[in-house]
Amino acid sequence: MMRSILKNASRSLSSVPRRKYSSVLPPGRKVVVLGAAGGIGQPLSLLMKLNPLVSSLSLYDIAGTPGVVADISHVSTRTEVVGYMGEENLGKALEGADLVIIPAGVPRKPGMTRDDLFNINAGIVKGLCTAIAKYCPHALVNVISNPVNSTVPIASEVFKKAGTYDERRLFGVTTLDVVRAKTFYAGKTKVGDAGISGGSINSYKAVNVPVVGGHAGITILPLFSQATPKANLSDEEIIALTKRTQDGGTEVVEAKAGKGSATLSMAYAGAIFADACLQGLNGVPNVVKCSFVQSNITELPFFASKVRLGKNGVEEVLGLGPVSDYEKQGLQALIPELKSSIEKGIKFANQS
Ligand SMILES: NC(=O)C1=CN([C@@H]2O[C@H](COP(=O)(O)OP(=O)(O)OC[C@H]3O[C@@H](n4cnc5c(N)ncnc54)[C@H](O)[C@@H]3O)[C@@H](O)[C@H]2O)C=CC1
Ligand SMILES: O=C([O-])CC(=O)C(=O)O
Repeated sequence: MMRSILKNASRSLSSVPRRKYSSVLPPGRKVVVLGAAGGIGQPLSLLMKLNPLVSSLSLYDIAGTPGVVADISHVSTRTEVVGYMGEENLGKALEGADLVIIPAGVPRKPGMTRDDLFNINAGIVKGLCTAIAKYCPHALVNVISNPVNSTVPIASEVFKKAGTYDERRLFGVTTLDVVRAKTFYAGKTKVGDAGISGGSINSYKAVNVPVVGGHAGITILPLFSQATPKANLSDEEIIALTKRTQDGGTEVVEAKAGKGSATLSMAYAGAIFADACLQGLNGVPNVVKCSFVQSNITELPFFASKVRLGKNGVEEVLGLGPVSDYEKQGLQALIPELKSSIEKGIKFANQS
């Protein structure tokens, strides 16, 4: 019932004669957003509606989906939008998915760490991944829900138990760390387009800063020594930029003063990463993004680093490259915390 009501909201769009365009457009992809009515879910869903690689957008939440679908479905792009609400409709939301994005879960309030979200979000991610294993076991999965350092290992264990795990298809979304590092670096150094006011949706396209490790506090390690275009920064400036990147989430949480965490910049970052995954699926060569994935470039089973994306997800996990002494220290310091967050996730998935 809910499905048909929501489907009506987008019927005018679904009648777009897609066959007419099929010879010029890349293959249509089904993207599912789980937690679509939330602070991240809404703007992220809008951005996916604008993505020409997405032909079908399936929006799922435990509450509030109809309004979001009615609203987004009026945006004049070819993407068909269908909404689903309630656990009993989760399977229908997921069937046939090429890419599932998970921003479902509670956000931080001031004074909390991302790990403080574990008790609630671990169970949410576990439940959603159990459904993914059942209804779309071959989809790429982008995990946004925090603590990413634990929720990605949880997802991997759920998929292993279900017999569907393919390490190439599971990603922790760390793109916001890269977006922040780029913004802060470009702002400080005036490299790239930074000196130009305003700008296009990707003004800092020419600027790149790899961010490795994980997605919480000191586990977020921006490699400013590899930043391009090169700029001369003092040690103190690099330390300050590193700290600001690591504390970027907290900066937003504090500014929102109890009303949640980053949603708009996260939607932007999530849309960039999802687009890269879709480009990879479509066979676009040399799509490289940082992501928290299964990895053997350090002693840890999961680690964020540059990853080459392809038709099956991760095609290659790229090494760290040359790092400065300061970054080496950062790497050593982050290993114990990241290790324990990964182990916590694995233990939770196997216990409960
Ligand atoms: N990876 C990253 O860089 C970032 C991650 N986050 C994380 O993203 C998550 C979501 O943040 P917000 O959107 O601000 O929170 P929010 O509370 O505004 O939205 C969360 C949505 O998830 C839904 N939800 C809860 N349980 C669900 C379930 N079982 N199935 C489907 N939907 C469910 C809620 O109904 C709500 O609409 C948080 O855990 C936050 O910490 C936030 C920013 C950056
Ligand atoms: O800080 C938070 O809780 C949300 C988050 O992960 C980020 O903004 O990087």
